[in-house]
Amino acid sequence: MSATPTTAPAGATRVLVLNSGSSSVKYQLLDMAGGGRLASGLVERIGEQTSRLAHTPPAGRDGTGQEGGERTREGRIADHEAALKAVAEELAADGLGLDSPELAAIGHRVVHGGRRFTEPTVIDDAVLAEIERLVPLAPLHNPANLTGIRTARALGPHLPQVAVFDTAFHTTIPEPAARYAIEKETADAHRIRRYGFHGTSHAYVSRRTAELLGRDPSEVNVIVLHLGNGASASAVRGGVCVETSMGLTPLEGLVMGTRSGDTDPAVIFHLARVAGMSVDEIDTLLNRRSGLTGLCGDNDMREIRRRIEEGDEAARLAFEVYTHRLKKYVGAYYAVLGRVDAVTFTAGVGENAAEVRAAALEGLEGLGLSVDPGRNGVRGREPRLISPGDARVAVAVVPTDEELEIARQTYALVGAAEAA
Ligand SMILES: Nc1ncnc2c1ncn2[C@@H]1O[C@H](COP(=O)(O)OP(=O)(O)O)[C@@H](O)[C@H]1O
Ligand SMILES: CC(=O)OP(=O)(O)O
Ligand SMILES: [Mg+2]
Repeated sequence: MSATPTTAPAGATRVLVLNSGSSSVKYQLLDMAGGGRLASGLVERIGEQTSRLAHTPPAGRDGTGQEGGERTREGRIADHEAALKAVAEELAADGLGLDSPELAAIGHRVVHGGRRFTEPTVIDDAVLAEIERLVPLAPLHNPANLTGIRTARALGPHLPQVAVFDTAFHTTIPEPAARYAIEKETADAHRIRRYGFHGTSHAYVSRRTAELLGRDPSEVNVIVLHLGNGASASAVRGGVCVETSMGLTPLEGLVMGTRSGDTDPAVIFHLARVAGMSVDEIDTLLNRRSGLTGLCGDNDMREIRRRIEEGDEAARLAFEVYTHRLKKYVGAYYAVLGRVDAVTFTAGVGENAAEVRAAALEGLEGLGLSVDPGRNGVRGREPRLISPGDARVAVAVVPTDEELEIARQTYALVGAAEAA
């Protein structure tokens, strides 16, 4: 395993991207020489009885005669290794298997890169060991990323594997923003600082926002709100990240699907001393049984909106806690940036939940921020403005594409020189 290839096979122009989450794998196969997205899919609920793989084959290759129709597999997929093997089988069924001579590399989303990894990196045994060492800082994510990498190396030993880190875009955050006010020696000894996550998304979305405004990224200040299952905000000044809401781990900051986001750290001492909970129990409480789930029992914003329509008070409170926190971060990052050109919503909630966008910015007219109800109500996959035409600050919805960004970075690092 140690003789890891560092360049793509000659003439190969396709990149497979694996985005392994705690219980899901998203993937895309992209042709970097102009062929676009060839196949994509999602494996959800890994480890449960109700696992599901949904695979979108290339147009016209789905076996049903319909162009680009989805193929699904239902039933238990035990772990990430089994998930990746199933993905490889689906690709092989389309003639796009990992042995295909056109495949140049596999790009992996890796959530925690610590201080060491600030750039996309070809994975060898030493890199793998370092990602493993960072597991305590991203216990929900790095283990899944590692399984993805190990399985992909076993299935495609002739291919370069590249890690693209969620933390990389945030390494520019200035020291006063990255540092916690904790005794310096202790913090340094244990690498305690703000690292930030979802960086691939914040980088992609801030750049696309500048494009939407018809301006160069170096001239534009953007607040990006990445609201998926995990959620984070960032402040990007002229294309450079200067502040973000996630910290040492992806627990800090915004209210998320199952994570609390910001709390008083003394909550932890209190629960240990008064409720007799162990550190692991509190970890599980704050990471898996808090956030929207903890407040109302549901982590899906669609379900929460449906319950609010029915008059459900717990769902309403969960929604209000969520959007109040968002508003607080918009105000804080406005202050950090001094001048804001755009506030951009992205990821599952940000792209789809018009009510969240409206509530997060409600009452901020004094900051030049408002949402046009008609524009906000329009659905679509294209980047778009949702602020009124005469707004001082643009408000935008820009669908994220972490997989495309990872593919680009992977191909730039290991792709065939003549095709780059
Ligand atoms: N149509 C929709 N309306 C409101 N919320 C939605 C909609 N579609 C998806 N979501 C929200 O997006 C979340 C998933 O976002 P996503 O970015 O895919 O997350 P992740 O990548 O972290 O798994 C869901 O949990 C749900 O809350
Ligand atoms: C870092 C993080 O929170 O990722 P996700 O949103 O995929 O859980
Ligand atoms: Mg995500």
